[in-house]
Amino acid sequence: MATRIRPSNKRCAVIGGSGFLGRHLVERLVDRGYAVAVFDIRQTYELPGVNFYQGDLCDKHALLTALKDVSIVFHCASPAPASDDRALFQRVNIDGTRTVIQACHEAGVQKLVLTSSASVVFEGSDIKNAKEDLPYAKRPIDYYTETKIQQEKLVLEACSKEMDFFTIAIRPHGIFGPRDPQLVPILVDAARRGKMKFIIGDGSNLVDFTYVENVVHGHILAAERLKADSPLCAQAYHITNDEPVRFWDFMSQILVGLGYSAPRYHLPYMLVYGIALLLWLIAFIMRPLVQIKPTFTPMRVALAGTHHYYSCARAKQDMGYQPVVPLKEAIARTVESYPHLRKGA
Ligand SMILES: NC(=O)C1=CN([C@@H]2O[C@H](COP(=O)(O)OP(=O)(O)OC[C@H]3O[C@@H](n4cnc5c(N)ncnc54)[C@H](O)[C@@H]3O)[C@@H](O)[C@H]2O)C=CC1
Ligand SMILES: CC(C)=CCC[C@@H](C)[C@H]1CC[C@H]2C3=C(CC[C@]12C)[C@@]1(C)CCC(=O)C[C@@H]1CC3
Repeated sequence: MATRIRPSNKRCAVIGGSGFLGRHLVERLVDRGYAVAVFDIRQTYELPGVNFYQGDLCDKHALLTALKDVSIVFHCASPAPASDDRALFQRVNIDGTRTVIQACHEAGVQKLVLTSSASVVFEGSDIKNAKEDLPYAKRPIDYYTETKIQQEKLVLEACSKEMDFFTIAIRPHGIFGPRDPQLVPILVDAARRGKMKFIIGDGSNLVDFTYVENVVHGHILAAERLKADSPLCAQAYHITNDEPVRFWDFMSQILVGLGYSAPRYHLPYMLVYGIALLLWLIAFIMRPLVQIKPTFTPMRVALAGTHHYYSCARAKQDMGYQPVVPLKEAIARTVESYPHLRKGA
């Protein structure tokens, strides 16, 4: 019988490695001595020790070129959550993830680490210190969440001892840090347009914001501890900063750090949610004629006005996870990294 030659376990691929999280992950993997292949539809940087493969993850042949001799695949590609292109989410997050799994099998990959999201259980109402056994959202709040649920199921169901193929899903929440194109830029844009004067609700809602290096640490621990018969196989893990913070305190700290005023005036949650719903409806009806992108979407209002924080006890127990950068330090580093977004810059 021919012996199957296993790829070196220091060779990995990061699908979505040109993105915010992906690039931080790639940098850390290189520091730890991994040879890294980045697979992405775009190339945003160059780094010694990293090979770039530009392509769509729905294209198995393109993927197979990048997965040659790779033993670990990190899958952190996704369309932007704010998109409302249902077909794109279906194609990339569901059909594309099936293609990734198929390519892993054909290339002899041993481990697949999926970046899922804690939002897979979020339906727009309060979530307090939830464990991973909370059921998936029955009425997902948008196409992004709907397809992240299907994606996570596909990856966890693909775990197979017989095939020597092990899978795990990491569920981060509210990732922030240097180079994030979403959180800080959206916040500053809202502040510059005078829209950050108001607090939605009483301002006491607790939320997890997770520093990108902690999310990276969770991914690498997962990959290194995942093996046959380990409790990690086919499981999902919340990875957070383990320091839930008031949503509006967090926003205020970022804003004040960048020289803007903190929001002060309170608006009732149901009123703002109702307005957001109405705006969304108008935008939907007008879509054939004009593209309107409201700042206040129902999803954003729900995220800004409810509790949503998660227990990471399972990750601590099964993989020895502890956040490596505390929240205060993480906020300081983030603020420092956006000099061009400071007031007056
Ligand atoms: N940013 C956050 O707060 C959170 C993010 N996540 C998940 O983390 C992952 C990474 O998110 P970010 O780094 O924030 O997003 P990002 O948008 O910065 O990175 C995603 C990358 O995927 C690539 N990509 C998209 N479609 C592709 C395709 N068809 N083929 C190949 N590459 C493709 C993009 O070009 C991009 O570089 C995503 O899976 C997201 O769902 C989960 C929870 C929170
Ligand atoms: C914890 C978690 C999942 C965070 C996600 C981050 C974004 C969804 C937020 C980043 C900036 C936020 C923001 C708002 C909602 C949530 C964000 C988009 C508002 C639109 C909420 C209503 C306002 O008053 C303006 C805010 C601008 C910033």
